[in-house]
Amino acid sequence: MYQDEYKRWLGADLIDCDLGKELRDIEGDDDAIKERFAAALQFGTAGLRGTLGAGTNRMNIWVVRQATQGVADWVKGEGGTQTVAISYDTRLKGWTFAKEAAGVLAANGINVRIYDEPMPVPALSFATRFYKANAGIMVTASHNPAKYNGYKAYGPDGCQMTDDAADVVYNAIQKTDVLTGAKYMSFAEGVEKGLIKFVGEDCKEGLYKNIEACQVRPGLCKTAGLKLVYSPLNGTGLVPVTRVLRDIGIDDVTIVPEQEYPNGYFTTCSYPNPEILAAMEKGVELAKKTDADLMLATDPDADRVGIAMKCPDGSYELVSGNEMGVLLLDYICAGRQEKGTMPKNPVAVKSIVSTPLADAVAKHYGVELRHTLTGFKWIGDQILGLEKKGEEDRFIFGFEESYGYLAGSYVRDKDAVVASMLICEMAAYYRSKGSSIKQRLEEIYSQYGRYLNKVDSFEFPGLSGMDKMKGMMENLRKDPIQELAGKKVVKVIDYLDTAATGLPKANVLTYELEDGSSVIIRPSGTEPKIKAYYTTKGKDLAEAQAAKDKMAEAVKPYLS
Ligand SMILES: O=P([O-])(O)O[C@H]1O[C@H](COP(=O)(O)O)[C@@H](O)[C@H](O)[C@H]1O
Ligand SMILES: [Mg+2]
Repeated sequence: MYQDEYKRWLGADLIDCDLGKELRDIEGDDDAIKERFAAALQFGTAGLRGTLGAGTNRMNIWVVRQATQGVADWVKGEGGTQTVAISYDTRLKGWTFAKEAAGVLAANGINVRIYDEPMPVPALSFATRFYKANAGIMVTASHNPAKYNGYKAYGPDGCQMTDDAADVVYNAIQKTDVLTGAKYMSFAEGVEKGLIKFVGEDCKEGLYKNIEACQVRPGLCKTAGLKLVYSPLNGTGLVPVTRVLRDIGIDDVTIVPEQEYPNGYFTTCSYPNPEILAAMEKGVELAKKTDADLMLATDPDADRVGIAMKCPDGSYELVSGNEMGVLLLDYICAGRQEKGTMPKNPVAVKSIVSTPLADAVAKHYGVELRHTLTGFKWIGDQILGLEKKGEEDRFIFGFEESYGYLAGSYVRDKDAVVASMLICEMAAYYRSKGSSIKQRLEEIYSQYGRYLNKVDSFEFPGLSGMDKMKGMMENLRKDPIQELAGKKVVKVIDYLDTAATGLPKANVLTYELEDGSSVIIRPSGTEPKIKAYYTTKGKDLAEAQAAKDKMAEAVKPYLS
């Protein structure tokens, strides 16, 4: 079968000359052909994501056209404005794929609003809502290495499609032949016919206005004298982040020069993920040199932000996504209570794999903290639930451990622009009080307990890797773990059991141990990895770390 499909592609006019060459180069190499043609890319945690290349299991113009025909078929049944918003980041083929998607939509008679420059996830979510579009498309593979690209699909609320809508689109995609099934019109023809239009200044400015309205203590940064280093990691953060920081009065921003402008090869940060130390290194170096208070880095589609903070002893320390989630939740709650801007019955949302320390903090401030599956779309979906009742203002904050945050309802995906703004405001606030982010974090730990959250991931590339990970999850279910590192497992939660969890089905297992620690195991939906999320507690960091290390040792054999 996969050989037949390979031959069909080999004989087709693939337009993109890289694809034809790749196919000719792998002639006779069964493994290479199988990897590319034995499967089709699946809609995972965040839409389609795969390596660039030829085949149904790769990201290329044909898979993008096919996916977009699926979106178009869905949109045509929806009525409304018959519009789709499109954005793209700075990755290789980003603009090419975005133009291809626009061409397919236009050929289907659907209106397109596309950005005239690479813009981040929150900008796409905002444009989808602004133009009352039926759907949105963001061409990105987020923080993955340069060889990847991807396709995030959004519904009319500006939230990535959750399972039901994604299934309908996915079925439509499968009905479309990848090489011949999509209608197509050139981008130029679409523009000429008035079907393809660029996103207007009113929409771009609207996003900034909404983000800046999320300041907890407006005006505070103007006098704070905060010194920053910022890296967009060669992605889309540069324009919006520097614009918003300037608007709120932060002038002293040094940009990491090698990572300032768009470069899809990510030459100085091969894995442009602020979760990874290597991606932060250049920024930290520069922060030390310039004696900055804070170093921030956003990922290529600017929906994740990581920071390094200056500690009282002058060293720089990275802050994890869980820690930042808790710090921001604490800052927003305390600040809004003080300012009298806290809504009635406030709601915050986090994913099940994010730290339970947030539960303690939310309780302290009387905030309802909801738990969702992994994937920011589930947090966006909670806001939609509130919006349907006219209560979206109750939403004050959402976060997940993978460096994703949102503090308003103007978009429905994580927003590293608003998060960067609030992190700076928070740093300015603590500085004005003679304190620091580091000191506040220590206060939080001494008030609620020394939690430690760590994620280990194990990579299993290719189709064989997928099978391996599937087998591991099956074994864990067949033969449940009874104890880990000498601690009894007191509760297992299987997220396939929707009745037990009250959440949609997901391939996730949680183990709670007798000492209150826990580990959650799940395959990633965006990368060929299986992930283990640990939560331990101790009287200090060393004790919590030792407990984590022991547990991780015990878990390892199940994930290899
Ligand atoms: O990659 P991004 O920044 O778009 O982020 C996406 O992937 C992350 C990791 O997911 P997984 O553990 O399944 O790989 C999710 O936490 C996030 O909600 C999702 O939007
Ligand atoms: Mg991202």
